[in-house]
Amino acid sequence: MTIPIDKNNKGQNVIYDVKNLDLWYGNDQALKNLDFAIGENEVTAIIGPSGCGKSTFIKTLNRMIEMIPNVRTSGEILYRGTNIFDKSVRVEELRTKVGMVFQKPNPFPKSIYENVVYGPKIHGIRNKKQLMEIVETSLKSAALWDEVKDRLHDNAYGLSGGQQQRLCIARCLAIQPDVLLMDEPTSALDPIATHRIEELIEELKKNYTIVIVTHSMHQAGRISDKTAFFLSGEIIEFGKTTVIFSNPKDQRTEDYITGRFG
Ligand SMILES: Nc1ncnc2c1ncn2[C@@H]1O[C@H](COP(=O)(O)OP(=O)(O)OP(=O)(O)O)[C@@H](O)[C@H]1O
Repeated sequence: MTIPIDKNNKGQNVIYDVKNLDLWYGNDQALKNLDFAIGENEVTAIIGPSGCGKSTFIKTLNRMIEMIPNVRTSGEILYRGTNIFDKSVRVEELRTKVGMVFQKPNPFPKSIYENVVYGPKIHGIRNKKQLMEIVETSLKSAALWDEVKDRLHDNAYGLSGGQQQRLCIARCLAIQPDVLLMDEPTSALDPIATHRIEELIEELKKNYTIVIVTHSMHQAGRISDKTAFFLSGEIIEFGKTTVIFSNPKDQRTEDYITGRFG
């Protein structure tokens, strides 16, 4: 069967070129022969029913998946032309370039300021003026600055869930990533906080490449340029979101996006 995939992601610079990617947890195969490309400054949505491999896939993009024992991969993921599984690739460097935001906001139990400067400090930045500039720029980029500028030294746990999630985004931005991976970033948030994050994603894609896992078809339709539909560890269909949602080529895609299963 030919999978309807716009493999070359025409017209875009390719950030990730995923080639024949397989992944196993022990003996169980969770990703099967994934083959597609992710374009620069695009939002790529990963959709599909529970257990189809969405989280596994995005955690593979910055090799966070390797924190789980007995994970094995084959195939390649070229990130800006370099296979991330190459021995020469330093995983810390990869994770600096490819930040991640999780389902549940996970700020550190520290002040708002300390959350943002955490990464830059690890990277050796000590100058107070420079750190304050990073805090301001990152919080502005995460659309949080106006709400917190007068209480930067308050504990992050005092923020609302939506604000905590934007703080986690600011924490990622503080180390100047290239790609943002988001694993259901709004699933723990109310509709207003969700709307703010969606607006923010729209803004962030001007400067970053974003890969987002979402269970919400509406969200994928609203914010993504490309959509990949996963089923049982395979990509069933990948392409422009407008096309996938209006004219899917595979019956299984149509059944999923119209809510017949999943
Ligand atoms: N740590 C793990 N050890 C073993 N198997 C795992 C592990 N994590 C996930 N799996 C299995 O891999 C498959 C894909 O899981 P994954 O969490 O990537 O799916 P998902 O599409 O993100 O699901 P959900 O939408 O429910 O979050 C499932 O069969 C799951 O049981």
